[in-house]
Amino acid sequence: MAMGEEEPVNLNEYQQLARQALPKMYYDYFTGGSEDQHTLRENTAAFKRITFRPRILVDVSKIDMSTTILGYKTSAPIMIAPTAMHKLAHPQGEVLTAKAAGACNVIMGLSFMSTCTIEEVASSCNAIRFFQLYVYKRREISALMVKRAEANGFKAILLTADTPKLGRREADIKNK
Ligand SMILES: Cc1cc2nc3c(=O)[nH]c(=O)nc-3n(C[C@H](O)[C@H](O)[C@H](O)COP(=O)(O)O)c2cc1C
Repeated sequence: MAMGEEEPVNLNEYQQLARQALPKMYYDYFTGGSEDQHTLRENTAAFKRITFRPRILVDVSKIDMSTTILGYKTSAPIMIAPTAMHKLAHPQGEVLTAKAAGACNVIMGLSFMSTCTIEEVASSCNAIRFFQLYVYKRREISALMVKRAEANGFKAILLTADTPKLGRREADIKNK
């Protein structure tokens, strides 16, 4: 961020900064969905339909949002979803994402399509780490990756089951 610019205060403003900072091709990859992007819009709409009911006149001097996911402690019921190619956004890639997860005490989901290795991420952060895996026709590839993740202290496998075919991402097609 350039000197004199204001700190972003919400996700929309971070997205604006990303649009300014990234080459169009990478920005489109991170923000775009497939086909008519119906599901992408519905994801945002789904969050808008959730309304929090405020509890008033209760003791809020200590607020604890921590919980566990698969038995592992997290400071909030939020985790880093596995997403590919972080080095397109920052030279340190997933290593930096994992450090941020560690700093916030939330769980880091590492994509199979990571631009950092399992070993690099493991050796640079103390976040609880889960590893994302696709279903491979060659099961020995899956077995190898699971063993590698386990040997590097990853605690669970996030199995992605919805990718027998990749989405038709029209922005990526246009950007070649
Ligand atoms: C840019 C981008 C890259 C992604 N890469 C992966 C991936 O490599 N592996 C995977 O299993 N899911 C991947 N996903 C899917 C996310 O993990 C997640 O399931 C999806 O964003 C829906 O969750 P949300 O509604 O919380 O965003 C990716 C999503 C985005 C937006």
